[in-house]
Formats: sequence, structure tokens, C-alpha cells
Amino acid sequence: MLSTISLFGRDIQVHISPVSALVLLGGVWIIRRVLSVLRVWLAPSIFPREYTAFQPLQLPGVLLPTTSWTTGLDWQWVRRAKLYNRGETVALTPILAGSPNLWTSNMDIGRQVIPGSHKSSFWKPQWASQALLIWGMNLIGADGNTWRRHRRVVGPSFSSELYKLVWTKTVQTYHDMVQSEGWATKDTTTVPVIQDITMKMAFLIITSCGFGFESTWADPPRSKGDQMPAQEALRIVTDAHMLLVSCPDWILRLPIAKLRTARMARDRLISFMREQIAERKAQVAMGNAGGMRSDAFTMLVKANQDESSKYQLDDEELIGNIFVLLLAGHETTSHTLAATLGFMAIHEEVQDEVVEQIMSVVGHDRDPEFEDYSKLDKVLAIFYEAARMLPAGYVLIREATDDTILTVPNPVGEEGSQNIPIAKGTQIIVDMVGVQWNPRYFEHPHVYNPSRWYGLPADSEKFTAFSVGPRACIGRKFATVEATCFLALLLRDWKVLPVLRDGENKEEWGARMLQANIGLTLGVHNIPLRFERRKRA
Ligand code: HEM
Repeated sequence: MLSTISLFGRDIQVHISPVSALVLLGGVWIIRRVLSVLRVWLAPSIFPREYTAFQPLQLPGVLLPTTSWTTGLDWQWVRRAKLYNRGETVALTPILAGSPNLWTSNMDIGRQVIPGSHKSSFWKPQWASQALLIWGMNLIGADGNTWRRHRRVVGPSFSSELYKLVWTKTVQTYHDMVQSEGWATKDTTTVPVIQDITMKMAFLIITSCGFGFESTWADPPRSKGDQMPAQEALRIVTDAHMLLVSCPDWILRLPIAKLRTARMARDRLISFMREQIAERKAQVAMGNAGGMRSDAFTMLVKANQDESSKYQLDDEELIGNIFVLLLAGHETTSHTLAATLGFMAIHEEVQDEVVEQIMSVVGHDRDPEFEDYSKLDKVLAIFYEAARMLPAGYVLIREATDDTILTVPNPVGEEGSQNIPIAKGTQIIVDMVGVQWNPRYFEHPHVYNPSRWYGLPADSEKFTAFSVGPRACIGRKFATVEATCFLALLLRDWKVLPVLRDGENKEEWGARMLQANIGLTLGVHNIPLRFERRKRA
């Protein structure tokens, strides 16, 4: 291969074989990598350093398991017992691929970088939410003024009307589940993977309260026409989300049944959403006379149509938000419900205490009502404590937009703090596992102890697993209302027990449960549970 290179203003022709070109490129890459690692290594840092082959949040690290030589997506969970032993913030330096970043388990630092206010020197970079942007710009992916516009429009959908609807639908869906799963005629039943139940429950609640779908526990009926029913498309798209995010369209068009179905479901759902938006716009224009519903989708369209508001979303952004509510809204709640039931199975004394409260507030003879929500604080506490130990939203990713200063508290036991300069572009990852397992904030953080939360007002920022400040989780009350209602019904009627392997004890079962699953969200290992019908006194 003949190549021309310019040297001191003169063009020189040289022969380079493809192999030499590759070796040359490889050499340049190695030198650049070594220089960048050296630059980080030589720079002064108050934060202890961790070295890794690959960055855990970027390819290829994100696909690899955590080992002694590299950090995978689950590294903060796998190493949670010792990751912050040398300091509450560590500087992670990848040697082969990915950018260096700071991982912090300190929520005082978190509070400085998370909020996204006008004055903040940190933003949520788009790469952090890439997996959620394929449907259109949305609340989770947006930042700055775009985020403010989305929050203004989406915010009003999360109203007390919606929460009442969530409660009512949860009661209906629980009874539907008991009938459809055949529990009604049994005194004891075993569920091999509890996530199958919690995922279906959370999915049905978000589809009925979020989208206004009238679903039942049994499979939705097939439509009369040739088209795939929207509920089915929604389920396929949710299951195939990572596939749809990572594969270019030409791959999705390959003659492979799974890919074809995922693409068809995605296209069907987008056209369905467009029809629905048009229909709801017409309903909103007609006002109550049009038989308006109180699901989040209708409320979102209503808020968007409000002529007095200067904040508007286009149809693509409306679809983006609806999808993100669906995805953020059911996997998180489902994982946390599964973890709560797992903890109940191994903490019988806590289960008994909570059932006592359910019996005194609700009793046997009626279903719980929305007005009971604030009185069931121990039920909420078992859900909060599970969310603390396994925070479904496990990383909050932020990046410095300017050269700025971080106020870093001194180690526990030492008064005061230090002001640390942070260069523009520095990535700061608030490690929610680290925060929730940090002894600065929780006595014996590794112990499941719901009494930490007894009597806490449901929206208190003392509880940080939903994040804090203006960018905190908009679905917090949606999740807690659904969880409190479902757990109150389930625990009142059934005693939860672990299904142990031969020779296994409860502690070993508990350790197995904590071999967490990490993907888009964090959850417990698939767990088998037994339910025994409670006898009426
Ligand atoms: C146990 C359940 C849940 C947990 C632990 C949880 C956790 C979180 C966390 C930590 C954030 C902050 C993310 C960040 O700043 O990068 C967040 C944001 C968000 N969550 Fe949740 N979430 C839960 C349930 C829900 C539900 C049920 C919905 C919707 C129905 C929802 C919708 C959202 C949305 C839209 C945001 C973005 C808010 C914004 O940036 O303005 N979440 N959630």
C-alpha cells in the first residue's frame, strides 16, 4: 500500500503493508492509553484509586462479569462490603477502555451533583440514559430547560386522582390474581419464582393506571383483526427492550422470529400510541362530556393541551414519556416487591409485627382503602427497607459542565469538610448501593431493619433510594401506594415462607437471595416462596 505523509512541508511517499498499518495503529492506541492512565496516575487526588481493565458503565465492561481484573456492571454490588473501606469516594481508572470517573457513597456529595437546578455545574449526560431515549426525549433522559419543560407537563399527571386509581386497581388485580392463579381454593401454594408474580402485578398496574388499559390477570384476549393487540405488543416490547435498544434496524429485519416479533411489536405500539394521542386529544377537547379517564396518559395529554401553559411536548416526546413511565414504573416496583417478600420470608418476627398493624387498621372483613395508606406505615417500612438494601435505581450519573468545586465531608468522626476542585467533564457516579450501605447514614447497614422507617412521613427525604431534590423520582408515591396496598392484602391473607433446598437454612437462603440481578435496574436473585393461608382467629 502506497501512502503519502507530509513531513516538514514536504510530501513523502512510503510503502505500508496492511499488517504494518494495523501494528502502527495499535501502537498509537497503546501509547495514547498509557499516557492517559499515566496522566491520571500522576495527578494528585484525595480520593483512593481503583484500577480496572474496563469501565463498568460502557462497552465492553457493561457486558462482563466483575472479576479480580475488571469491573462489570455489577461491581458496586459484588464489592459492596469493601469498596469504600479506604474512603467514601473512589477514583476508578480504566486501563484498557472507558473514561475514568469518581464513584461516591456519600449523599452529601450526591446532593451537590444530583439536583439539576439552574445554578448547578453538573448535568445528566445523555449517554447515561441512552437506553431510554429510543422512544423519544423524555423526563429521565432530558436535562436543563428541556427537563424543566418535561417535568412541568408530566408532573400534574401524578395527582391524588391517579393514586386513588392505583389503589383501586391494585385491590382488583390482587383478587384477580388469587382467582386466576388458583390460590382461592388452596391453603398453601408454592411460587417457584416470585418475580413472575410481582412483575405481572406491577405491569398490570402501570398499564391500567398509566395507559388506561383494562387488563386482567389472565392473558389479554386476541384482537379480532390481524393486528397484534396493543397489550401484547407492550409486553413484547418491554421484554425485548435491550434488544431493541442495542440492535440497528437492519439486524431487527433479519429473518429470525424473535427479532421480527420485537420489531413488529415496536411498530405496532408506536402506531397505537399515535392513534391514542389523537383520540385523547379529542376527548380532552370535549372536556368531561367526552368521558375522560384519570390514567396518567390522559392526564399527560390534558396537561399538554392546557392553552394557558407555555410548556408543551410534541407527539414524539409524549410517546417518549409514556414509555419511560412504563419502563421506570414497573421493573423497579416489581424488584422491590420481590425483595420485600424475600425479607419477610426470613424475618418472621417482622412479618408478624406488620400483620398485627394490618389487622388493627384494616381487619379481616373489608379490603384496605386509600384512606388507610398513611396508617399502614409499617407496611411501607418493609418496602422502604427492601428498597434501601437493594436500591432499584442503583446509579445516578452526572458530569461537571464547568470547572467547579465539590465540598467533600471529612471521614466519619472528623468534623468539617474539604473543598476539592473538579475539572469540567469529570463524571461523578452516585453509587446508590454505596449510599444505602454506608455506615455514616445507617447503623448496621447490612441488617434488614424496617423499624428505621416506622412513623416516617411517606415523602420524607431522609429516605434517599428514590433520590432527592427536584430530580427525585416522580413515581415515588405511585410505587409506595401500589406496594402498600398489595403487601397489606397479601400479608393479611398469607404467611410468606422461603422454599429451602435440601440441607439449606434461612441464612443461606437469604445469602442466595442477595446474589442480585443487575440490568436496567437492580433486584434480588430469582427466589422461590411458599404462601400458607392465615387462619382467622
Ligand atoms: C421502587 C420503585 C422505584 C425506585 C426505587 C425508583 C428510583 C428512582 C431514582 C433513584 C430516580 C432518579 C434517577 C436519576 O436521577 O438518574 C428516579 C427517577 C424517576 N423515576 Fe423512579 N423509582 C421507582 C418507581 C418509579 C415509578 C413507579 C415511576 C413511574 C410510574 C417512576 C418514574 C421515574 C421517572 C419519570 C424519573 C425521572 C424523574 C426526573 O428526572 O425528573 N419511578 N426513580
